[in-house]
Amino acid sequence: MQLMTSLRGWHEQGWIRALDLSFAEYLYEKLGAKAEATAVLGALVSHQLAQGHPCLDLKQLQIAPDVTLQLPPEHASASSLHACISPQQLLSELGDESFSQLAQSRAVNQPNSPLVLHANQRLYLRRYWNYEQQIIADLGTRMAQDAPIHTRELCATLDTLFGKNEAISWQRLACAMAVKSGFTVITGGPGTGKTYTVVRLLATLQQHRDETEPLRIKLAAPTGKAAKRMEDSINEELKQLPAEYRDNLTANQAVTLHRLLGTQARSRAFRHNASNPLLADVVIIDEASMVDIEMMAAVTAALPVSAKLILLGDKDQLASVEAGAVLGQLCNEAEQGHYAPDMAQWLNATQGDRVVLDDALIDPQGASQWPYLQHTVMLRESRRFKADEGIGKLATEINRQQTAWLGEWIQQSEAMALADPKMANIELLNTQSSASGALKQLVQQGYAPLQKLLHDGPQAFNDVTEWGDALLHQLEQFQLLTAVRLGDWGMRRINELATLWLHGDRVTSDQWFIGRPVMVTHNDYSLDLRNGDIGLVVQLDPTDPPRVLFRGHKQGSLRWLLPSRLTHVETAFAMTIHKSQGSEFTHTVVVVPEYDAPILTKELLYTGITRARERLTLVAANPKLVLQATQRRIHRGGGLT
Ligand SMILES: Nc1ncnc2c1ncn2[C@@H]1O[C@H](COP(=O)(O)OP(=O)(O)OP(=O)(O)O)[C@@H](O)[C@H]1O
Repeated sequence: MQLMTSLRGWHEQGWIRALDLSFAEYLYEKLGAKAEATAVLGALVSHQLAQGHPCLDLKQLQIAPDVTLQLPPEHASASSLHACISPQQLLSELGDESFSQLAQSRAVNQPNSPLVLHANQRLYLRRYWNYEQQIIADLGTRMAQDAPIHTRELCATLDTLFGKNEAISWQRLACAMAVKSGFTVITGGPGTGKTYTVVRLLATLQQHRDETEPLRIKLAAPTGKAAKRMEDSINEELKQLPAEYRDNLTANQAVTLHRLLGTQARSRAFRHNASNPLLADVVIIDEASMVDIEMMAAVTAALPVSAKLILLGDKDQLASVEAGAVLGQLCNEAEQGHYAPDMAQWLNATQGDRVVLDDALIDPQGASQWPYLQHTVMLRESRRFKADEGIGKLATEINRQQTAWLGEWIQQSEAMALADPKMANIELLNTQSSASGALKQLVQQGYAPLQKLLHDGPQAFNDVTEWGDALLHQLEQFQLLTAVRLGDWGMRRINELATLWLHGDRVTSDQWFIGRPVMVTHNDYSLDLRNGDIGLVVQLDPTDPPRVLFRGHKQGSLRWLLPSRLTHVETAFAMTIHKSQGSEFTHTVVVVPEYDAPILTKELLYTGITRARERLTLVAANPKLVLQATQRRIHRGGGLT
């Protein structure tokens, strides 16, 4: 009982969830005292899910238990450190024999057993093992499809759509690859032309289609906001296509993945599944880095084998909050290409043999060791940010974990901006307190245009819709992002301060005051609101009650909901970087806390910084932490590759 007692101590101190402990109690009850170690390892598998890992890596657990389990948690108090045994102590109590006995347990690798042990190394909850197997099997089938292609004709179409460049065009390569394969990943940073490529890909597919009727295209993204952005940018890009290619491509609506698959009341299962597949020829998923393993398994199950699956996303961004860094795993090493020689030869042929893939990108072992990379193209040139200018430079250096230039910028960001106008769109605000005058001024200036629109009211516009549209547009112009939720530099505190600075002490940050931006924190199917949707509390006229303004699902439509109908929202002057994924803001302010924490990683900083469209302010009490965070990477477990 010693191990179970230790586990209960962890739960009492908030180190693990009630769910994790309950699972251990269940296993302990079923298996008996002799299998106590298995019960405890079961709880750790469950705990790992909450950290975003679909399995527990037993080798890593033995090498570095605290790093692997991310315990003690960020905010563990001194008393909880005293009350609990450390992960290292738990490991000693478990002993080596616990690991060797695991495979013999009734709870492991039996038909329908709750746990699955893979290669004596990765321990899964069966459900997550099944998800992973579903994805591996499905992608394997899709990757084996090889559409018959007339390379010369394809080349001619690509010449029209992408031009006859002498330089290598990764966009063109991505398009060629997706025409050939049943599964393609197009990864790239902000503004590298993922949408540009996908629209030309759709045109190419339509052009080379044997059937006469238009392609059935489904566009989807993990959040409502990302779906809206995808829809807008795809429809905008469609207008740029030569007329003869546009004819058969209808304007498309993008939906959330939940909507694509059809949620059902009180069920995890979707309406579309293997026995009721989606009617589609091509399914394109944007912001795929946010898709977790459960959702990816559901998508692959619901997609007919004949349909193409295309994932778009930035592999370097934070992975989904839920378990499983699917895109990150699939595109790991995409920089290096690893194209098998015959794949490289075919890709070259589609370029009219003008440019050849660099030898460094060709790998004789590519097909066997990097199967997913034979279906992946990384777009490398951003049209939005130059890699040596301002936001682009900062994002690139952090993403590559290079600290030399970063260290210099931290020391003298102002001087660098003065000396070189290309660096003027990034600034560092080094302030010792989150309640400082400098941050207050930044927030008041940033939100002044929104305050003015609210003050002017709908009477200053032609109609209420125009006003509502202007408000929601303005809400995207300035945004505070925090690395953490709690503490002086956390999302909660910054929201309290912003409320005080903008609305005085008449209101508190969780009240329904006019001008309060809110983020929906849970999917609400009855209201058709999704986790991550952003609204603004407004009042149409003094006789009308306050309403929360959201964008509607139809292009240009707005919704004006009564606050009482919204049950899960939080104030969104500041949001966490995690929650900001899939969004962009003209001026983004990234707030880094004054203490180090495992959550501060290069992926977090990169994701926060690349939310900025035109201007970025990095607020840091201790800028050296930015260097430390840059050197820390997220390692997500999983067995997809
Ligand atoms: N090859 C190209 N020639 C001309 N313009 C291009 C090309 N590629 C991209 N663009 C333009 O660059 C801009 C950014 O491209 P796009 O929106 O496709 O990038 P993205 O990777 O989808 O960006 P995001 O990070 O927002 O998802 C767009 O205005 C697009 O029209």
